[in-house]
Amino acid sequence: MSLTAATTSTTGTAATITRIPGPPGLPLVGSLLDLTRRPLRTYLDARRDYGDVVRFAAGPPGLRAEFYAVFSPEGAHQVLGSEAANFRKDNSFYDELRTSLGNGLLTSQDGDYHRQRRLIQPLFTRRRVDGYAEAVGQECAVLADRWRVVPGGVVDVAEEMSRFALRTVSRILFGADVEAAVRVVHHSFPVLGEFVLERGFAPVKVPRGWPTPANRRAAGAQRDLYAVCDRIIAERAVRRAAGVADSAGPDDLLELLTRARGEDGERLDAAELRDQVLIFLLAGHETTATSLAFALFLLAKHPEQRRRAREEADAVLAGRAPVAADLEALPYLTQVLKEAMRLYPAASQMGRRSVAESVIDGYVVPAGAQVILAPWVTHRHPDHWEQPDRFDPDRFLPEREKERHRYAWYPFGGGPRACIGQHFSMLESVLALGALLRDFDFEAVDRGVRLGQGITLQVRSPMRVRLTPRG
Ligand code: HEM
Repeated sequence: MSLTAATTSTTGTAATITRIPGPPGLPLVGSLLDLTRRPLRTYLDARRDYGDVVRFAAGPPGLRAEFYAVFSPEGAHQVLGSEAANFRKDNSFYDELRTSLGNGLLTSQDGDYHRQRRLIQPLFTRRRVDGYAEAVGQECAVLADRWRVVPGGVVDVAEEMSRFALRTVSRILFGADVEAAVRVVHHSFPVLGEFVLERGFAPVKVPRGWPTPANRRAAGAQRDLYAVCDRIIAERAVRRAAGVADSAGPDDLLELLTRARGEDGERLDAAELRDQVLIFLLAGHETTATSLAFALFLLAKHPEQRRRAREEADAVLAGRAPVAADLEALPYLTQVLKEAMRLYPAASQMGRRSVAESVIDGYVVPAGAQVILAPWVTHRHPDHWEQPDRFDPDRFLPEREKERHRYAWYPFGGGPRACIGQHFSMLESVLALGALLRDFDFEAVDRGVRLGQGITLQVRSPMRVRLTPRG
């Protein structure tokens, strides 16, 4: 249903709508506050009220920035997949992200991007990723040892999973122990995330060099993160100079990047190396942590699904550390994780800018448009999901998955810029979920959580569960 009269015209054979409907917003700022303070609620309401393509205007009259949100699976397919070349990472969010986190694999484009992807891809082949399972198992054991002695047995799963995922990815990609940096990383990424989101929607941006409180906070967070990355790189250089072998192997990410040569035969300089480390610290830990935390929390709240998950974990992982081959033997846990990612996709929104005019779901989206995709909304789209708010891992039974549009569920994005860490993340999360369910009983202490939006989905209130060691 559309609340705004749409203007219809005919180009070629298909009828297209040139005036895209959307909320009027407030007289002075349009939809700016809704988009920055409660984007997910705003998108959900917009789809319900205006349909699958919605136009938002943000900012004061005369200075309004326009955004086009696309909610249908077919629209997501077009933007990320079939017409990916027309939708570039030139939008205001990626521009801001690039300024905050540098030109790494997530943010780069064109020649830089292709060189980086060729260089880094070998670390993410199936075989290579399967080799990371041992480190995942060891990190699970470290976590379980810590949990067994937690006073009162209550832990915050969002914090715990964040630490676990950060330790795991740093160990695998950088051969580094980041325990000392956990606090810095957890504080700094959310600060930068909010800053990027605010500026991404802002119709007029205060120059970053001006000493406003927001600029100063963001600059401080960036400095702290740079220091973490520089330390990781420096420690490796010291170990290399001393001839000490690394636990992550001789060709982990840091090693590949250090040896890499550009087209001109030059090495990556210190800043380029740091950009990649920073991007992988962000992309490789926050997202996996969120998915895993929600999977555990949902199971803690749903006894029947927990029982099924635990039976599977007990049958497959009894008395031993998980290995990569276990992934196939844990189909129910995989379903649980997919359902957690449906309800709480860590990349709950992503953006692009169109190069040329295109027609999406019958709407004409102009050239140069800022396009927003929101898995948060598509994953709850009532045309594609029955009772979308219900936690039901059986939605991901293979026969039911086959019937669904490929982009009805796309937590890892899609097309040529789909997530490089997808298989690693699934392996890590499913094995960790299995090992933790085998070792502990979980019961939710908090009933709900408050969510926020930064670069990724943020948990802004305690997410506690009570643990009881088993066996
Ligand atoms: C549940 C876990 C994860 C989720 C939900 C997730 C989500 C995503 C999404 C949606 C994109 C595409 C962004 C866009 O198109 O604008 C992406 C790209 C990317 N992800 Fe992930 N990710 C996860 C785990 C990981 C891990 C574990 C790593 C690395 C170890 C990683 C590294 C990256 C990188 C480097 C890119 C850019 C790839 C490219 O453009 O070639 N991600 N991720």
